[in-house]
Parts: sequence; structure tokens; C-alpha cells
Amino acid sequence: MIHADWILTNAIVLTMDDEFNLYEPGAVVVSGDSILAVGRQEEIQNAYQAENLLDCQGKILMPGLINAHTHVPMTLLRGLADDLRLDVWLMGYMMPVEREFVSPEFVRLGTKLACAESIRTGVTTFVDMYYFEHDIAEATAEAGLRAICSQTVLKFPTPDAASYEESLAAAEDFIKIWKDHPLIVPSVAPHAPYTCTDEIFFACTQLAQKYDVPLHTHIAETSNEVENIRKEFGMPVVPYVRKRGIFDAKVIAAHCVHIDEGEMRTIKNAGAGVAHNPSSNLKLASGFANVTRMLELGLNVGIGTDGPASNNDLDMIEEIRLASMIAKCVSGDPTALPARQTLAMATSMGAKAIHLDHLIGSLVVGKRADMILIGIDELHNSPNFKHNPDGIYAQVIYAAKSTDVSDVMVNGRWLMRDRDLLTLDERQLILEARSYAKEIDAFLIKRERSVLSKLIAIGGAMEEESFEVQSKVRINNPDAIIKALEKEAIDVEYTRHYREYDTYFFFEDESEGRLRYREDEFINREGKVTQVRSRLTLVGVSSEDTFEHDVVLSRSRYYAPATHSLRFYREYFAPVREIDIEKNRLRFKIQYKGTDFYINIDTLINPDLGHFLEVKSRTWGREDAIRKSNTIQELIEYLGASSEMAETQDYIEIVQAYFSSR
Ligand SMILES: CSC[C@H]1O[C@@H](n2cnc3c(O)ncnc32)[C@H](O)[C@@H]1O
Ligand SMILES: [Zn+2]
Repeated sequence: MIHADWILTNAIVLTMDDEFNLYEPGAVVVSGDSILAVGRQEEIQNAYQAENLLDCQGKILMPGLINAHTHVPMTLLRGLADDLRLDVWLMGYMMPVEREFVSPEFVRLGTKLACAESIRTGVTTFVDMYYFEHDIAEATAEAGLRAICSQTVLKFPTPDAASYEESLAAAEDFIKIWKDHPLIVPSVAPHAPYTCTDEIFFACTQLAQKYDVPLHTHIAETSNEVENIRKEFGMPVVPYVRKRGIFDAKVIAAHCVHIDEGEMRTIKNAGAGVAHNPSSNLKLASGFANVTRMLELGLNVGIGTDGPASNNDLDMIEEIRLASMIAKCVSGDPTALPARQTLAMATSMGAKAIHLDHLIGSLVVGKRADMILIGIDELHNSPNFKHNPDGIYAQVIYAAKSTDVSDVMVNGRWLMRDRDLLTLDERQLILEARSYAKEIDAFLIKRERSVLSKLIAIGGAMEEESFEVQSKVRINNPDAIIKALEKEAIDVEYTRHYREYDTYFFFEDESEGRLRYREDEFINREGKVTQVRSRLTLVGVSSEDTFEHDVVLSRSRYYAPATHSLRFYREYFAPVREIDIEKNRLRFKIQYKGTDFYINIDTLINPDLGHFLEVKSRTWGREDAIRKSNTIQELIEYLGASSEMAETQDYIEIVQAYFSSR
């Protein structure tokens, strides 16, 4: 007789090995952290003895589920922002909140919550990507779960690094510390093509190769990402990241929703794995990954929940069911992604996708003892039929619930027995999470109250350093003004030609001011657009002051480069009303009597409201402003326009007045 630590008997053993061997009644023998034997109960009982025997009461005994892509600490952000598009959700809510709250303490608590939830749903391994990954690894190892922990690198500052160089250095230190841990596989995560530079991709690849660890990234999650990469670099996402070297490493590519067959072949030939995230893709309306085709082409595809803030849970039992259902519906073929193949995605094939199939994914002698028991006698999973050998897989995929997972073992250690968590105090964790939620709520309530604080949250807004004095007059003949600029007292420093497209957002509370999204097209002498620049300007509703002759001291303004689309800002700021204005602008920077002025000769095209002469100058003090306002009036007359026709209104006010007079 061979001696072992545990013998588990009276089970329906789904080995998920290459032949899909199934034993009923079956038994599994565990010695230390590994599987010593798997087979028919009678044979096992004749050959092995152990101190610990477990009667599995006819339950399914199978490899633990592998969550191939997640962000575990985001349990603390669950339900924070929903029903949004990925960019608004991520850049408008998650990242600003993460910048404010994510700390080692935050990720430890979030990870413990996630571990509790994961164990309850039968997960024995997850693949994480977040910040402070060292703390995540420690919390995970303490809970007893297995994980690939990927330290994130982004092109902008993150909660754990002021620069990408710092993140890379942290990633290397982290990998060195955890490289030979029995439960934790450290890895590096260049977050996504839209948040990483070429240097980041190259450096992360080098790091992953140097230590032979996986490289974990998001690829082609939304059509928006694909369009942008195609627009900017003239190719789809997979060739784009291939050119940045990533496939020289062992890649775990999350999402891959919008990839074509050529891209699938690239992934396959690179030996990279795909992590399919059905719930997250559905909820963020990212689209449907063509998993059926990926599997036909021989790709290794695992299944992930993605973060609990975009899902909103870590329930892998729900995820496997969805994966199968969606594949059927999208392909119009109910035979697509059958139950057995789907379960393989969450076990044996999932292990290949995350490059850990030498250790986990199937109940095979020598592999780690990562196993779960699933009951099949509850109301929602009764009765059981035996005529179809694949019926048992269907019971797991289509009928089982997380609550049917009764026992979980990782690395030969029990983490849950009879639904009792042995390594975590979930009641205590829930209480701690509540107190975090209160703080985050208070932060968001305050931020959502003001347009300015919302603007600051998504990348900062700077207050205009100086004020402007300005005046505007209607003119009939722009050519006459252009001619007058040749007059003796005027020195023209430069001339610019723009086409300006403005969208003004108005808010319920008018005292918030109005937000202008402006796209400036720079037009050259040949009339061609040479450059486009986008800016956001938050303008207060009232001017700081007015002087004689309808010269205005400008309103307080906050501005920021517009790095997102107009659609993004519309969804993020949710204005109650919008007005578009299009104008042609000839701008001259001149000197008149020793003072710098900007002269704008504007033609309002949409709505068609004719021509205006606008004269502006920067000012720093009240005395200076008064002096310049007198000169502006003089300059208007000198250019042949009538300062009698001066307007104190901004263009938006002129346009509003026009619309309300119609
Ligand atoms: C350190 S994880 C990096 C970053 O990823 C964010 N995130 C969570 N889920 C997704 C997703 O589905 N696509 C892109 N980015 C995601 C998370 O909020 C972290 O800031
Ligand atoms: Zn993700």
C-alpha cells in the first residue's frame, strides 16, 4: 500500500485530461501539494491508504476553475459606476477613484474579498492585473489561492508609480521576490495599446523574457480601440502589438473581441493565450469575441470574469454558462461551444492559455492538487441522466450554481469545507469594505457636484494665468480690415488661419458655467488642413469686469487639452443642452503702440451670422486693463470699424440670442 495525505472517494471524477477521462465512482489521492493518483475508486482503494479520507457523497470532483483575467482589488469598486461605455467608465470613474484611493491597504482588502468570493465559486487560480501587486500576492498567498499576479505599467502616473520607469522597476523587483513561490507566479502587465507607449511594450517584453514570466495585457477590447489604432498606425491591434515585440514573451491577451482571422493566427503562432470575458464584454457592450473561430483555429482560450467593477462579480460558474450560451447565439448554431469544451476552457485549456498547464488545469498525476467538489442534487440540478456521457458536463455548465461548490482544495490544502471558508473571515471583510465604500461615495458625491471638479478628475484643468481684455464688433467687409492691418502704426508678427468647431455644453445649474469643446483645424496657404487640435474650456458665466466702450475683462476660464472624443465628454459630463458653432478665423498677432494684440477676423458659418472683428490683449492688472481697453477702442477705429457697434457678448451668447429671436 502506498501512503498518502488524502484519499477522496465516492465522486464523479472529471479529470479534464487530454482524453477527458471520467471515473464514476472515482477517487483521487493527494500527497503534499500534488496529485498522487486518479482513477476508479476500487483500484485506488486497493493501492493507497491515507490519514485523511473524504467521502465525496457522489459529488463532482474536478480541477478548480481558472479565472483567466481579472482585477481582484476592484471588489472594492463594485457598483461604483455602471451602464457606461468602457472609456467613460475607465477614464471618467475608475482611474480617478483609483488615483485617490488605491493603496497597499486598499488592494489587500480588495484581494481578500475577491479571494473569498473566488473560493466560493470554485476558483483555484486567477490571473490578476492591478497596482501594488506585491500586496495582492501576499494577500492571495495568505488566503491560499494560486494566482498569476501582474504588475501594471501605464504611460501615465498610477497609484503606485509616478512614471512608467518607476512601474517597470517595481515590476522587476516584484518578479524577483516572487519568482519561485509555490502559489504565486509574478508577471508584468502593459495595460493596453491605448495606455502604453512603444517603449513600455518593448521594456515589458524584455522583462518577461528575462525572468521567463507571462506578459498580461488587454487587446482589442472595443471597436473604438481598434478604430483609433487603425487611424493612427494604419493597422489592427494585433499587428500593432506584434510590431512592439510582445509576442516574444508568453502573452495572456485579455478580451480579443475585435480581432480578425489573421490576427487569431498571429496569436496562435505566437503561442499566446486568450482570456475571454463574456460578462464584462456584454455589460460594457464591447462586443462578442469570436471564440468559436478561435477554437477552430486551435487557439488556447481561457475564461475570465474581468474586474468585479465591470462584471460585477467574480462568479466563474455564471461566466462559463454565459461563454457557452453567447457562442451559440452569436454563431446561430446551438452545437457551438458544447459543455465539455466550455469546461475545458475554464480548466485544462485555460491552464494552457495562461501558460501554467504543466502545473494545473486537470486531475493528472504529478499536477498540483487544485480541486473542487460540486453537488448536483439540488433542486435546480435534478434529476440526473446517465445515458449521455457528456451529460455531466452539461450539468456543470448549464445548471450548476456557485452555491453548489462545497469544497475547495489548492496545493493540497483545504480552503473551503462544506461551504465554510477556512482561511478568510468574510463577515469581517464585508464590514471593512463598507467603510471604504462610504469614503469613496463621499469623494464622488463631491466631485459629481461640480463640472470643474469633474474636469480636474479626468486629467486636470489649468486656470488661465492671465486675463484678457477684449472687444468685438460686427463688420461687413473683412477684406477692408485685412487691408487696414497694413497701415503704418501696425506691425504684424504672424498670421494664422483656422476653422473652429465648437460644441458648448450647458448644465442644469447655470452657475456651473459652460464647457466648450473646440476642434481647431489649422489651414495652410494652400487651404489644406495641416493639424487639428482639441481643447476643453470651462468658462464662468459672468465676465470679471466691463470697461468703457464695451471692452470686457474676460471671464475666469479653466482649460485642458481634450484627449478624448466629443462623445466621451458628452457621456461623462451629461449636459442638459448643447449648441454647435462653426467659424472661420483669421488671426493676426500684431503690435500697436508698443502693445501686443490679437486680431481675429471671424466669420460665423454655422449659424450664418456674418463677420466680426475681435481685438484682444493679455492683461495682468486693473490699471493695465483700463489702459488697454482704451487702446482697443482706438485700434478698432484705426482699422476702420466702428466701436459704436461693439458687442460685450461671447459668440455663444450672440448665437443663443439669435436662436431665441427666431
Ligand atoms: C491595473 S489594472 C489596470 C487598470 O485597468 C482597469 N481596468 C479594469 N477593467 C478593465 C477593462 O475591462 N479594460 C481596461 N481596463 C480595465 C482598472 O481600472 C485599472 O485602472
Ligand atoms: Zn481587464
